[in-house]
Amino acid sequence: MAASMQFYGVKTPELALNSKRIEFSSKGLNFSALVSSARVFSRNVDRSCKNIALRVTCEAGRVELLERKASETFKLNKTEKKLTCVMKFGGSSVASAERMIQVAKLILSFPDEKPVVVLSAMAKTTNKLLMAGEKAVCCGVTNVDTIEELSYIKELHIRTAHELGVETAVIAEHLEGLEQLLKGVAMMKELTLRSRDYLVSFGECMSTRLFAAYLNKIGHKARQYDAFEIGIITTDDFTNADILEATYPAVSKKLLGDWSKENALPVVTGFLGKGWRSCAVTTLGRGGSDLTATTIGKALGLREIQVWKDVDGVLTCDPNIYCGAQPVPHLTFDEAAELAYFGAQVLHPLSMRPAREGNIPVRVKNSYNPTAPGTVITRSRDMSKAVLTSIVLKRNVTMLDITSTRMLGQYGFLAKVFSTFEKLGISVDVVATSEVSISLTLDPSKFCSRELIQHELDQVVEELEKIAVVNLLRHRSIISLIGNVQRSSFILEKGFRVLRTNGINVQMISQGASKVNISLIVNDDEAEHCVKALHSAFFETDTCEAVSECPTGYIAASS
Ligand SMILES: Nc1ncnc2c1ncn2[C@@H]1O[C@H](COP(=O)(O)OP(=O)(O)O)[C@@H](O)[C@H]1O
Ligand SMILES: N[C@@H](CC(=O)OP(=O)(O)O)C(=O)O
Repeated sequence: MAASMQFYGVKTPELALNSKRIEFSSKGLNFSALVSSARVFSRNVDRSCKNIALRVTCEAGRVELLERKASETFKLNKTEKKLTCVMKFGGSSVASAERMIQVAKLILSFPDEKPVVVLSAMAKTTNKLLMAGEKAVCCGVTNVDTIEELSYIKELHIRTAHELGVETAVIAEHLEGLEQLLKGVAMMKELTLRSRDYLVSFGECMSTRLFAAYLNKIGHKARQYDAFEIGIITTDDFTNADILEATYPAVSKKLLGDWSKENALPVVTGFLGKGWRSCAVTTLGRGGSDLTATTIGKALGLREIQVWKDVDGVLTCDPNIYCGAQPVPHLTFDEAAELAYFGAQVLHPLSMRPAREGNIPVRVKNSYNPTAPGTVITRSRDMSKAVLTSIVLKRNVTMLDITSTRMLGQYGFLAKVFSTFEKLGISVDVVATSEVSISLTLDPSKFCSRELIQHELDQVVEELEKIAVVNLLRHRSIISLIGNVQRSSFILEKGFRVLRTNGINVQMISQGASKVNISLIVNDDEAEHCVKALHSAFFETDTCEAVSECPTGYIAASS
């Protein structure tokens, strides 16, 4: 094992190293840290002493500080506390002044927590901004101030400022800037993806300014941050940007640095970043504030990431499809990632990645019902009794049946098919293959507008038809059964029995390598009914009782 340590503001300390634990002392402080996991990892371990910033880099992996003892010669500042967690509140949680006041109360009801607060735009604002942008393209410069959505946004934010008792000056520049931007769009008669991202950024920029001003007004020191100013660095894929590694040290340096100087609660815009080449504002895809929260959690090595929603956690299915959906108490990162990727709106598809990398638990809670236990997402959980965890529906999916025109036994067919998708930059969701045919579904999130969908599909079909017979099937749904795939035979047996009873024909099936997901493809118009029927079979009868485990691990249904 190799380890290196960098000390800022102190001379090289004494260092003792064994395979599990690093011990060292400096200026009368003794440190002891446990080394675990097997990845290159680097983080600030402690910044609590004024002149010491300590960074531990260890090739063997993660370092957790176990003990810190102050001697008579160096006293720690007892009033200074570390940032402890991220608390992210979505649009529904900060929909009005009243909701912002409730959220402030909620944050302050945890006096031991020093959270980084991440906020989305006030509910409906992002959609209204997008709609205002679309209208501006064709309404003419002189008509911009008549755009209904612009009036709604202005009125909502000014009213919220008044009701919170904060100066409207905190958002005045943004309201003015928003109108100017829409006039620019009207003049140019176009809304590029880049200007669309800039346009929607006004939502988060205003909600965070209002909220931080309110915290300060009630005597709790807070500081507003725009994500694109503090080092959230992304690719330049406007509307769907990806976070780059450089983000982690930059965000950590900025937020921890400021916190140690002024102890003001950081209130950060979710959803936004800064393109590394363009330096323009980018967005992380709809629902991207969850990803902001987990990114900050990882960057700062915080204890927990909380995402506060308007539901009692991750549920057994989308409550809009079936109101009997129940909260799931515990999920693994893999389960949550799969669930989010396959369409559960409750979490951003990529939001689990930083949490998993930093091994930081994510807690999904309800800001309207804070005492509900919510869902805890961690690296592992007890799967001994787990069968099905959640059912997820992804609608309006396009499916392709691709059959080779060559004879059986030809090699390289799969490679040719997938290189076509790579060339066209299209992502594939679910795949089932035989030697001469492939069925797959295309990820609709890659298709940004209606015209592009048709255009891209035409391109795919044209390319693939050079090597295969292609059958394009639209209006399909993916039903993902997330759970313990070790029990796949039981899940499939029960699932197919339900589908057969309901007269539903499954068109494709795939059991992912993730070991937590079985995907079934059905027609769009049958999908909701399928989800309800599966939900009642798996969650409203006692599934665990119906399963008995033989010593060999074989699962049999007793019903
Ligand atoms: N499996 C699920 N569990 C919980 N909520 C779900 C699920 N599938 C879809 N949803 C929807 O996700 C919503 C919460 O996600 P979202 O609106 O993005 O929250 P926020 O804006 O508060 O971050 C819920 O109101 C619910 O309608
Ligand atoms: N405001 C953005 C980002 C976001 O994360 O929102 P929410 O947390 O309300 O899903 C959106 O509507 O997509």
